This record gives sequence, C-alpha cells and structure tokens, in this order.
Amino acid sequence: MSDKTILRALRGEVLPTPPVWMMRQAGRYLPEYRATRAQAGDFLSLCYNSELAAEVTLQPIRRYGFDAAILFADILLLPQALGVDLWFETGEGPRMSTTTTPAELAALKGCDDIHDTLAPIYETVRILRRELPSETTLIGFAGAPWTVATYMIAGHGTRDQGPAHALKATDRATFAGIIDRLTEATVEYLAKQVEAGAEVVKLFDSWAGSLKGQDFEDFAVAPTARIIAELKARFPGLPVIAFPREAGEGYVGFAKKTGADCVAIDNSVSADWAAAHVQKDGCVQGNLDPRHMVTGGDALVEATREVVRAFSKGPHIFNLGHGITPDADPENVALMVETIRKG
Ligand SMILES: Cc1c2[nH]c(c1CCC(=O)O)Cc1[nH]c(c(CCC(=O)O)c1C)Cc1[nH]c(c(CCC(=O)O)c1C)Cc1[nH]c(c(C)c1CCC(=O)O)C2
Repeated sequence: MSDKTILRALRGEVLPTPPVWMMRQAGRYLPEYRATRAQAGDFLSLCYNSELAAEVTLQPIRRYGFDAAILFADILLLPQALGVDLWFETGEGPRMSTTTTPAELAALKGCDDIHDTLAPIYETVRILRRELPSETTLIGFAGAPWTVATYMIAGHGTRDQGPAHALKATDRATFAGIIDRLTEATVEYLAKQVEAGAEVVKLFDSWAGSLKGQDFEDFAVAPTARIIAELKARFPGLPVIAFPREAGEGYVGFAKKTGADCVAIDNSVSADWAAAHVQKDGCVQGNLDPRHMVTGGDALVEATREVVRAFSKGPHIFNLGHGITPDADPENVALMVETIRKG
C-alpha cells in the first residue's frame, strides 16, 4: 500500500494534517505559467505539447509542495478528439462546432478513434510519473458527460446551460445519445491515462447543479456511476474523485450511488454541512472559497483553519471550492498551505 497522503485519505484514513492541492493550480496566476504558455503559443498548443504541459504541471509542485499534481489538459480535448472543432477566443473562453442533430451525433468518431488526437496527453502523464517527487500523487481527469455535453450542444460556455436543457426537452434521443457517446469515450480516455501512470482520476461535473430531480439521477449520477464501475472493473482499487459542482442536496449519498471514493465540495455549502451530510460516507475534498486567494490576510487564515477544523473528524483532502482565478496572489497560496501545515 502506498503511503502517499492523498491515497491514504482516499482510502478513508483520517490524517492529522489534511493533504492539499488546488483546482487550476497550474494557471495564469503564476508568472512561470504565463511564460511557458507564451512559449507554447496558445492554450491548446500548450495542452498538446507534452514537455511543456508537464512543465506547467510541475510548476506549482515546486513552488508549494502540493500533495497532488493534476495533469495539465482540458475537459474539452475529449470532444475535440471525437471530431468536434474547438478553439479558444481570447478573454471569452472556449468555442466549438455544435452537436445537436442525429446527423451530427452520427458523425462523431468512435471511442477507439480518439487516441491519436489524445496521445500527447498520455505522454504528458508518462513524463510526469518520471519527474514528480515520490510523495506527490498524480491525478488524471475528464469532464463528466453532462458538463462536456453542455459545451458541445451550445458551442460555448453558458450561464444556465439553456441549449442543453432545451435539447433534452425537445430531442431526448439525440441528447441521450450524446451523453452515452461521451460516457463510453470518457472510460477509454481515463483508462489510457491510468495505463500511462495516473494514480487517481477526477470527474469534473461543473454544471451538475443545473440538473434537478430525476434529471440529476439520469444525467449526473448514472453516467458517473457507469464510468466509475467500468474503470474499477479494469483497474481494481483505482481511486476516483467526483465533483458534482453545486449539487446542493444532490451531494448527499452521491458517493454511495456512484461508487466514488471522494466527493469534491464547492463553496455554496458550508464545510460543517458537508462534514455532517457527505463526509459521513467517506472522503471529501474542498472547500475554501477561491476568492480568499485574491484577498488574503487574516480572513484567509481564519477561513482555512475553519475548513480544516470542520472536516477534521473524517477523511479530507484540502482544496478550493472551485478553480483558483487569474487575479489570485501567489503569496496567498503560500499562506494557505502554511496555515494548513503549521496550524
Ligand atoms: C468547465 C471546464 C473547462 N475545463 C475544465 C473545466 C471543469 C472545471 C471547472 O469548472 O473549472 C477543467 C480544467 N481546465 C484546466 C485543467 C487543468 C488542471 C488544473 O490545473 O486544474 C482542468 C482540470 C486547465 C485550463 N483550462 C483553461 C485554462 C485557462 C487557459 C489559459 O491559459 O488561458 C486553464 C489553465 C481554459 C478553459 N477551459 C474551460 C473553460 C470554460 C475555460 C475558459 C475559462 C478560463 O479561462 O478559465 C473548460
């Protein structure tokens, strides 16, 4: 059994000091990230340049000694590998060709045909397993089908996921077909990451909170459960983190329903609530408000201690409730890590 702290927490151990990493820890708040991104040319070129993607993954590990590194890539590379056009508009985020009709669904590539496009991502994982310190856990990831589908259906990011909800209402078969194709492709994508050396995988369902009632069961819980079951059948004991962001009461029982080893918690719920209702079933990850990385000071120290205290009776991986933002101050990250480790 590995004694890496993240893996111990994922097995359900309660550690005296929670292990820590941050969503988007390799990102624009770091000057060294901005320099490497400029060297690569643009964001997508950075994702597909294995040497440079490994370099930006390692940067926050060198600076802060985080307990985990997360592969540098993006959840939208998988639809790109399925044949969708993807580009990033500066300052505006991702843009894609839309998939909303039976013909466009039928035109997507098969799940075995994604690996040519994604080969550089697997190479990044292999480089990282060689270069990471022996105590650092390597996390691979993918988007959950619903969240990825919201981008494929709209062609861009949306506040309310309106186009995806509309397709679900008007052409359920095509909508469900997109979810199924993504579910199958995600299994193959994550399986290759694990074969290349990812020790944990995380599923990002950033828009899970807009699925209500039975839709949440059908399109957040069920695809996640299927992906986890298929991965664990191939890789027994593989730890999985699920992040059904803003699921609210949907967090309750999510680990049991999906087979996830850890549920990541956003900051729309309090740490005390999550400790009582989610951590009772196993490991949780979260949930400091990322705005503290911008504002810092005593409030950051107090809020960090509060998250540590609230989750101290069960297995816990310290993280933010969502990704660190580009306007964050790197000094505040250092203060957070020091507060966690020194009390
Ligand atoms: C929805 C989503 C995406 N990507 C991701 C999600 C789910 C998590 C979340 O809710 O944030 C996940 C993601 N994106 C990125 C990672 C790498 C690992 C990490 O450091 O966490 C991960 C895990 C790099 C990235 N992905 C992106 C950046 C910024 C790109 C840049 O350097 O300009 C990074 C570091 C771009 C991206 N990628 C995406 C959007 C909407 C954007 C634009 C918004 C933005 O600019 O922050 C899609």
